[in-house]
Amino acid sequence: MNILEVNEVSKAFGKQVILDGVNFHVPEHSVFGFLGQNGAGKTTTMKIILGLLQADQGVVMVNGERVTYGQTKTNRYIGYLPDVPEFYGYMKPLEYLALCGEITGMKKNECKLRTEELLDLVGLEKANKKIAGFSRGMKQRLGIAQALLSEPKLLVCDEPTSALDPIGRKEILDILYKVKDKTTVMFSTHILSDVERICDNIALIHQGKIQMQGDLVTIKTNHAKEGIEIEFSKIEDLKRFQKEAKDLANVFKGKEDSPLAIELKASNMNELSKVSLQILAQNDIVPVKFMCVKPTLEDLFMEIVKE
Ligand SMILES: Nc1ncnc2c1ncn2[C@@H]1O[C@H](COP(=O)(O)OP(=O)(O)OP(=O)(O)O)[C@@H](O)[C@H]1O
Repeated sequence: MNILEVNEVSKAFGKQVILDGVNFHVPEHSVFGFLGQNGAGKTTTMKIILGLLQADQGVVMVNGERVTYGQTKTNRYIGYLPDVPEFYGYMKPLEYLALCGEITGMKKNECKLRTEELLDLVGLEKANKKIAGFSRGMKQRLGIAQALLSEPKLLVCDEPTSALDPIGRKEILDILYKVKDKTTVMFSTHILSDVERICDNIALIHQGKIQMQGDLVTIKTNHAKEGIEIEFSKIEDLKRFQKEAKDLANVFKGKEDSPLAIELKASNMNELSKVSLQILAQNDIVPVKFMCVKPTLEDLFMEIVKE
């Protein structure tokens, strides 16, 4: 079942069309990566899902119920972590979560148990100090705990890792991956390696439309071309190979970080490898490296956004 369905949603601010018939769905108990460049419309989409912004057109369903702008009924299924979560800095995490529980009408005992369990989950069980002194990563982790307090069916996180260093990012990604047994996670990002690390499913928004969506493995298999990286020992070898192989591959680029290496891409990998090896042998070229390269999400993303 899909916990979230976004159907033909459009939104313009004045004359600027941000979402133009956006369609995607999020299967239950998955980690869903919502990808797009800065300004692509990720936050706008999330606000529409939360009923905080009115779409010009389209329908959003959360757990089978239609989202209505200005009403919070469907938000009982959602926990939300905004891009910059705000807290009362003078409180300690336990106090803060207890307050959140009280506001949402949780019973004291239930709230205490749940709070302790969640602080443990996000690794803040020993952080018995005021939130004002927390690092950004700790604040994000507390934000996740807060969003999970009411045991939502869907956890929506807006760029949860963007402002963090690699360690902070890994901690957040580990938590998001861990909670998918109990909830479904949707997070927006433009950091593709984060998506490759934990997402089962993705949607990529670009120029107001979803340009690709589905499960990550299938997307990579269907869309991206594999390739070969060859590194030469001298520039003459590289030039001779390039001359001989110019009709062989349909993408053929130098590598920025190593000037004696090139990457070849073609849809038929077997043919590409065979002919490349033949050219090397016939020209007496012994490469330093000959390696098959698997497509990354970044390759795919770049192919789509450069169009
Ligand atoms: N209330 C608003 N009024 C006018 N324009 C807006 C409003 N909210 C967002 N926009 C514009 O809509 C576009 C999409 O913004 P949005 O915040 O949804 O992008 P995003 O994908 O979340 O980007 P980022 O990664 O930078 O957060 C941007 O050009 C932004 O300036």
